[in-house]
Amino acid sequence: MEIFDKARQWLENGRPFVVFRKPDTKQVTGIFQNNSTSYASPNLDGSGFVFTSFDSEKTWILPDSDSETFTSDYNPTAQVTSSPELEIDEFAKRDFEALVKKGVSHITSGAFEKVVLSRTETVELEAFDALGAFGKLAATYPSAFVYLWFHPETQIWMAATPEKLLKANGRHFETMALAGTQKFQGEETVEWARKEKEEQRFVTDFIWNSLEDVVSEIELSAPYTYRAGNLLHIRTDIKGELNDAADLSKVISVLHPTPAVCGLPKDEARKFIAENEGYDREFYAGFIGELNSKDGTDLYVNLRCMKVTRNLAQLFVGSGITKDSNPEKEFFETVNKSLTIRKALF
Ligand SMILES: C=C(O[C@H]1C=CC=C(C(=O)O)[C@@H]1O)C(=O)O
Repeated sequence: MEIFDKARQWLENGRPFVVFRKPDTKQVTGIFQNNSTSYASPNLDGSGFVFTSFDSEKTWILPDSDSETFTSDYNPTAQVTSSPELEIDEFAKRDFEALVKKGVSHITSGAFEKVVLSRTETVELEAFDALGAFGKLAATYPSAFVYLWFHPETQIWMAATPEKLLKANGRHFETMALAGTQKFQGEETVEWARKEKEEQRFVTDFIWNSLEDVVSEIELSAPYTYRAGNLLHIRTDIKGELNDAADLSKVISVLHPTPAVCGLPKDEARKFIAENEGYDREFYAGFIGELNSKDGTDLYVNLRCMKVTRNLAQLFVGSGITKDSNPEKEFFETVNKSLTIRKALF
């Protein structure tokens, strides 16, 4: 396919590009920057395809004015059939459980109500076929936003993310509150425990409250179970109309990072993450997608993702912590989340 040939060429030449497949569509899009310049859009006021870090310090953009876009029909078939063998890293388990315990004790002492804590897993790669991995993700997760991004400033990132940050066209907007996790075991009608329901309600309430000043209408669905590959989450769909004065970059900055990836209150949780996680999230739990482009804005939260540099893949996974969290259960939740993307490597 022409888009994939072009992507291979851009990878070889070290030029910025992205290839993506939107949820529940049978089309693939490639956006190829026609030079090697690194364009930043710190105020989110450009028009193009953006990639923003968790801390919002970095936004790289493939500007519409300097990029070419191609779209093709796409029906990937290279489904992942086998599950990779998992060896639990006991040191990683111990460290993550200690981090969760610390988070819970801060919640109990009233420092914040929820915090999302994360860790990375590193996989050594013998040979990496980025477009092959993209095809596997796209075939395996039809309802995810699947992308392959390359930029000399960031190297390769890819994901199959279930979470939309914001879609906006004119005044109309859509977003979602997605949180709470259990393993999919063949049945999508499941019971949710109080901990997961509360964890997700924090996200819905936060979105509702933070959009108050910028919307004229807002509508929420009832929370429902949503399948993302081998996992189930609780999801509430939120949509409405932005008010006339709403400024999109402001809407994005009040939403990001939501308590689905950071915590509540936002600043306290963010501070705890920065001081305790012990690594730089970079673009994990940041956002990616089209900004002010001809069909509007369509941004996704960068979850179930990995960064690939030479022969190493770094997988990023997190888990929402509340006062009722069990550290071992939260660790295994991150292990299950890592499988989403790990499967594309084998
Ligand atoms: C932080 C992640 O997932 C978020 C989205 C859905 C469910 C989540 C949870 O149950 O913890 C997280 O809030 C991740 O995948 O790394």
